Amino acid sequence: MPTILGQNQYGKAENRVVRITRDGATHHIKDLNVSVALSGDMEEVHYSGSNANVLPTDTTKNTVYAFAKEYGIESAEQFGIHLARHFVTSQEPIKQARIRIEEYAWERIEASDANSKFIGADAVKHSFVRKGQETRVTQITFDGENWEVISGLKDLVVMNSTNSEFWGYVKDKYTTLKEAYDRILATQVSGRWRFNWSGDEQKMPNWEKSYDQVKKHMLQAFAETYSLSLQQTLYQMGARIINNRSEIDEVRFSLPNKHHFLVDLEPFGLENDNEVYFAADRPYGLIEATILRDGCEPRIPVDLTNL
Ligand SMILES: O=c1[nH]c(=O)c2[nH]c(=O)[nH]c2[nH]1
Repeated sequence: MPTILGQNQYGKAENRVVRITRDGATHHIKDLNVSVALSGDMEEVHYSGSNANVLPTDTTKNTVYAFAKEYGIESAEQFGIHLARHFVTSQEPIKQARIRIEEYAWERIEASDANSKFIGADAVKHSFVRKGQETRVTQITFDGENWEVISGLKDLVVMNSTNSEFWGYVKDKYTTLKEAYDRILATQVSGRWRFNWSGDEQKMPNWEKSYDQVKKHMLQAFAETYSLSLQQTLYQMGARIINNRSEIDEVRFSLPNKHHFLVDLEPFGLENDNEVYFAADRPYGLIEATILRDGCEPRIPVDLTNL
């Protein structure tokens, strides 16, 4: 045969599942976008079209919805673990499952004071506004033996309006950038962190608490680092997570430097004492790095857009 099949995977992508849990009149929402990718003994379907080993992608979609009912959605990670385990252990030809999940957060709408005793009090129990901040993501991979859980977030925009400098860099004949001793530092955080969980049910991290704590440490490090470069801030954000969260061995960040340029107001006879900026959207510096617990191997892909 002049050709052979290389890496292949299949499944239903972007299953949008919303699960309401009713605690009396008080409702809880989990809103996920779940993508299933299966791989294994799939040579024949590609070579000859025999579907004997193929669990339909339609079935993988149905499984997502059925599991939302049967198991509920405690956390995106827990849900992904159920699904990955199911596909690999229930179908002999399927050797690996990769479940990717995006989670959209909702928060309760507060009741008005006037109405809180009547309709308003009810609204608090079942009315929500979608949170506009970041999107939470996770990826679970299981091959029948080994688990890999990588969680993270994207599109979390943060800014320090001072305590950022950038100077002392290399200058060649093309360098025009002026050294900055008090600049804005802003970025849209895309981050991933890899858990060292090995599949032991007894040692399962508390996924929800872990996420909240990682985000807290990351933001605190961003705010509290007196920055001489975005690279330095990035490293501090990762190191803060590794040093405070024993369940995590590796962190990777992709941080666009959202440049804010001081506007020249001299033509108008005005001084600009670090007050008026032009927020440029492109091009942007793109600073990316992995921070590892000493002795651990890097496994998060370098390009986070592929995760
Ligand atoms: O924090 C920064 N890191 C850089 O590498 C860089 N390069 C640049 O032009 N501005 C900045 N800022």
